[in-house]
Amino acid sequence: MKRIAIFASGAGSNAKKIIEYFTHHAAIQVALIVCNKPGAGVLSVATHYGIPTLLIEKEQFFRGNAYVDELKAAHIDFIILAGFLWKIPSALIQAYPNKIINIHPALLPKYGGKGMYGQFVHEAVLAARELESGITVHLVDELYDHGQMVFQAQCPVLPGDTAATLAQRIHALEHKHYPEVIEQFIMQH
Ligand SMILES: Nc1nc2c(c(=O)[nH]1)N[C@@H](CN(C=O)c1ccc(C(=O)N[C@@H](CCC(=O)O)C(=O)O)cc1)CN2
Ligand SMILES: NCC(=O)N[C@@H]1O[C@H](COP(=O)([O-])[O-])[C@@H](O)[C@H]1O
Repeated sequence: MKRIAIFASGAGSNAKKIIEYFTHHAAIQVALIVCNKPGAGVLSVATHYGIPTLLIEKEQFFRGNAYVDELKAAHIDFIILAGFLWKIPSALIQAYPNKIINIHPALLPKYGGKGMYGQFVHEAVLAARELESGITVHLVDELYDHGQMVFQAQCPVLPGDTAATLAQRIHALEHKHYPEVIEQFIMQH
């Protein structure tokens, strides 16, 4: 059984879909939810589904062991980022080589990097008058949104779209594809 930890900072709609997808899965289980924001919605999602949680803090994450010991003690095999807003430090990347993936709410390499998260991404896409947007799943390396791409899916940007309406369309793409992309990625690694 492959054990995954989901790292999230926000509402946890992707975490919810991933948990539901792997409930009763024969080979993969969501074993831990890691969060850096006390009170984040993803913590309630974890409680609802009976998934253990780990609330992390800056000092240990960036200047300590990056919680590698705790993740290894939980026998975590893969790390899935789903709206996690801190940069993954080298110590964690080295402990989980090619085992950490992230979903970004745009078509990388455009609209990525520091400051590019949540609504900021959709606002930049709209400001650039793009006719399409989408999602990118990629391996996590030491830089933001720079790792090898694993999957992309597109959606239209419609006349009159706001950041909120575009976000809704992007979320629908994420919820549809991310669980299946995670499954394929894990089964191939
Ligand atoms: N080493 C890596 N860590 C992370 C990556 C990555 O590709 N490599 N992806 C991000 C997720 N992400 C985009 O997909 C992303 C998240 C957050 C930021 C950002 O600018 N964060 C702010 C802090 C925000 C906060 O603390 O509330 C910042 O760094 O100043 C950019 C991109 C997850 N980690
Ligand atoms: N650059 C990182 C980033 O912007 N990630 C985005 O945060 C949202 C989390 O939503 P959720 O908490 O409802 O899953 C998702 O749209 C995800 O793509």
